[in-house]
Amino acid sequence: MRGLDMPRPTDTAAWNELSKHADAIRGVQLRELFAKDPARAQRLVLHHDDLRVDLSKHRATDETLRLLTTLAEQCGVPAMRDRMFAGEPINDTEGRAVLHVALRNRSARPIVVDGEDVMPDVREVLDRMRAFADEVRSGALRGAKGDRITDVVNIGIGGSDLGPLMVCEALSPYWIGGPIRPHFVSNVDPAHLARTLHDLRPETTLFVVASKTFTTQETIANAKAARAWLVSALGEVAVRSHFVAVSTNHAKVGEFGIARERTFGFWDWVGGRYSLWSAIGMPIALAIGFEHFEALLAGAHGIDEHFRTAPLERNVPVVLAMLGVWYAAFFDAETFAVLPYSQALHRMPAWLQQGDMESNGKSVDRQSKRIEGYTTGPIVWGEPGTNGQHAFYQLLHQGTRLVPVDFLAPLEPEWPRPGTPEPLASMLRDQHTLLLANMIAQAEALMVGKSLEAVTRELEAQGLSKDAIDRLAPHKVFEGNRPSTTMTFRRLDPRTLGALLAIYEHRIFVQGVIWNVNSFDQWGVELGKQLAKTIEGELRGGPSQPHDASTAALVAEARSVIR
Ligand SMILES: O=P(O)(O)OC[C@H]1O[C@](O)(CO)[C@@H](O)[C@@H]1O
Repeated sequence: MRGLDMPRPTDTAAWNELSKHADAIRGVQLRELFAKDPARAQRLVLHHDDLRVDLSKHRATDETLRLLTTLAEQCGVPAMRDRMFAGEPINDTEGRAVLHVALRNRSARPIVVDGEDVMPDVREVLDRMRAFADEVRSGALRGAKGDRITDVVNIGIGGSDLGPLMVCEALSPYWIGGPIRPHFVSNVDPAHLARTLHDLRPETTLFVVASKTFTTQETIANAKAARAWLVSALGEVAVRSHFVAVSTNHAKVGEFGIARERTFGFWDWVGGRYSLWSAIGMPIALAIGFEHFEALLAGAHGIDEHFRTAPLERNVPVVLAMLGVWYAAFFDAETFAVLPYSQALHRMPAWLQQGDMESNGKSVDRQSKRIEGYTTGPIVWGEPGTNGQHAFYQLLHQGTRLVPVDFLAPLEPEWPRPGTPEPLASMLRDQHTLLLANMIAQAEALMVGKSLEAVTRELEAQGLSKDAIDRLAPHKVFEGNRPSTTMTFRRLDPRTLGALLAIYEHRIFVQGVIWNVNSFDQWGVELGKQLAKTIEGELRGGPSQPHDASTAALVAEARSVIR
């Protein structure tokens, strides 16, 4: 192996063995595995702090897990992981290190890029974030007219939106009733900004313009409109007290009119979709307070240490990643569903979609060759339970496709909070019990299913005729044998959330290594951006450009109504 030339997974001995093993196991029912070996319910469980990761409902035996671990070794996962932590430029198409782990490094260990420890700079930005967040939250730092800041609007998109938005939603008990309400505007659709501003007052609103590049069309358009809204109410002079920027591009921030002391930087070794741990997390720190933001970092750091040091077969992100590879490679699984039984985590699937699909949605490998013979990143999707049950679980249970799922749930309810009066408090507790019952039942139903015999017996007991039973029974059969991971934890606090998110980040990393792709570039987003610029010019009355007939017709139609 030289440089970043990792082996193609299909060239390894382990892949070959796994392929044979998959043929042998395909007909095996999970029910049978449990009947033969009830101890798998204890043995196939991983723990990290209070996080319990139940892998026993996977179509996997000890031998499967052993072979998957061997595949991880043969594909060079440990070597690549160590290169990432060592600050090597493993994002080789952009010549960059990949160091979101440095952002949450709570140890004294230096992390070196190009011969320089990056930790002093990381700590300096964190200190500035702490000071700023504390001042805004305490009311020491006020708006242009002397009002307290009560609302923070983050303007950003993709990684400059999804991470902080998802975390703020997940940790709402830490800001509801507090000094700062967070809001997020991402879409270039003017409705997003206009609706958000509708209920806000310029005097009490702080804008955080978050953009790594500070050139992203949507963000700059929204930031300019927000600026106009503020200036029309409070005058140009108010911009300096009501705008801050988070970016790596200080020159562009300056052009926009945000001062250096109101700019929080980060570095090109932080990928957008991995950036919530950087100053991109500013709205989180403002909303929940810096000490809770630090707890989030600490939770993620705990997983970084686990990922770095735990043996592969007990390594939570590694094992989860390898099970994903298993289903994609040998069970034709095209998608992967994340189903949090927690309304607080309702934006987690959206965050993970970017993290996973922008990272591993690639068809060219690290040797610049078209990938043949295996598939890469799955389509990631999900909704919180129990909403999903009433929408798409039909397909999970009875569809023709295999969809591996992750169930996630806090065992303790987020509500009631202290002070919630009775009987509401006990009713809310009761609802949480219902929520958990549903999650556990769904995992059981997916695995156990319901046989034709059981359905027939039920219908007979209801007095249906033989004809009616023959017609109806097949529709009511659940094949079962559908795999799931169940992750439970005590409560959704910042530390646990940090750990959970870091698990998913490293899961993406490991899968990228196995599939031999660079998980840290995103060239696939460029073409659409480029074409949109051309079409924007045409829609604004510029000369027509050559297009296919369908595109030309759409441009003409849009032009006819745009004023
Ligand atoms: O933070 P920026 O530079 O505005 O980019 C926003 C998002 O746009 C992307 O480049 C994709 O278009 C993402 O990778 C990134 O998170």
